[in-house]
Amino acid sequence: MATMRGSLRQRLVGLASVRAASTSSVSTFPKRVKIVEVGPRDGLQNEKMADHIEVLKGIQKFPGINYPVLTPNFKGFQAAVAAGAKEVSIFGAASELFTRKNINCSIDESLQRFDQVLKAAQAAGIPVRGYVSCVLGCPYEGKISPAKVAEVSKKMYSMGCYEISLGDTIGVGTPGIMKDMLSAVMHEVPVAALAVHCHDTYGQALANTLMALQMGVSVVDASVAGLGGCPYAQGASGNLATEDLVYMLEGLGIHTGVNFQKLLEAGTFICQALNRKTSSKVAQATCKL
Ligand SMILES: CC(C)(COP(=O)([O-])OP(=O)([O-])OC[C@H]1O[C@@H](n2cnc3c(N)ncnc32)[C@H](O)[C@@H]1OP(=O)([O-])[O-])[C@@H](O)C(=O)NCCC(=O)NCCSC(=O)C[C@@](C)(O)CC(=O)[O-]
Repeated sequence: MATMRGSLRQRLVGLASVRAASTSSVSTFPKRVKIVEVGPRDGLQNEKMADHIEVLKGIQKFPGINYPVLTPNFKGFQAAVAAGAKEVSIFGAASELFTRKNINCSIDESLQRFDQVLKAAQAAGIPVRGYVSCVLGCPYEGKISPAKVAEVSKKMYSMGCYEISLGDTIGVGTPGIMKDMLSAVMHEVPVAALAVHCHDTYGQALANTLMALQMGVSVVDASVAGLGGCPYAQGASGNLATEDLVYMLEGLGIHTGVNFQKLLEAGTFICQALNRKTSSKVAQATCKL
């Protein structure tokens, strides 16, 4: 990746702040948005990587940072806890065929497995986040009904997940579909417990996220440099780039607490390490300035 020039980057961030000042008074968006950085997990899961045990033992941990581990079943949960995980995530889907390909069981069976994980996690005081994949479309079933997404989300929330992250796994959704899906889910799960997780395959991730924010969602998953993709969803590209999300949020006057400069540096670092070009439009634009 080309070298980025600091002063120009600052101008770019400054530009977003100026826009923030002019739009905040008319905004109907949440005042604060929590960004869940999925780069180290979703972003790197297609890379040749060590299992979570080696990863958890190998990384330097900082206070106040969560390092959640995906656990598809009780065996995975036990292994994660033994390796020192303080938070785990279960991952279901609103599509039968995707569930079968991804975790080799039906939706009903997956929910039974998750229930076992939730019970053990509650007993151990470990918070559990729930992912629901294919909420706006499935690589195997095509359209997914909002009612199905609402049903699966409700079950996972009722089991005790503190938050449900709704994944457009293959990035096929558009804002209208996002609106219909969220309207259905918000009847069953409080909006404060919902997050969105958009992949950018069709270039709709930022637009879909904006729709979710307008509907009151205030937790958004994103991946630095737009890395990511699901190995069981052919053609799925990376996640919404964190740089693009932060730039948009700052422009809307929404507080994130993210240091934009350091975020750009993290994107540069990982792209160099992977020998990859960033998928973040903001990072690309900053490099050219
Ligand atoms: C769920 C399984 C394990 C079922 O796999 P399975 O083959 O049905 O498992 P099984 O219960 O029949 O057991 C087969 C063997 O696997 C072992 N096993 C069983 N469980 C585990 C475990 N947890 N860890 C390690 N080993 C395990 C088990 O002990 C046994 O070993 P053996 O006796 O033959 O030596 C498999 O299908 C699997 O690993 N799936 C995960 C796939 C995956 O990682 N997908 C990508 C995640 S990202 C995602 O889903 C989307 C998301 C979250 O990013 C959001 C979005 O974008 O939408």
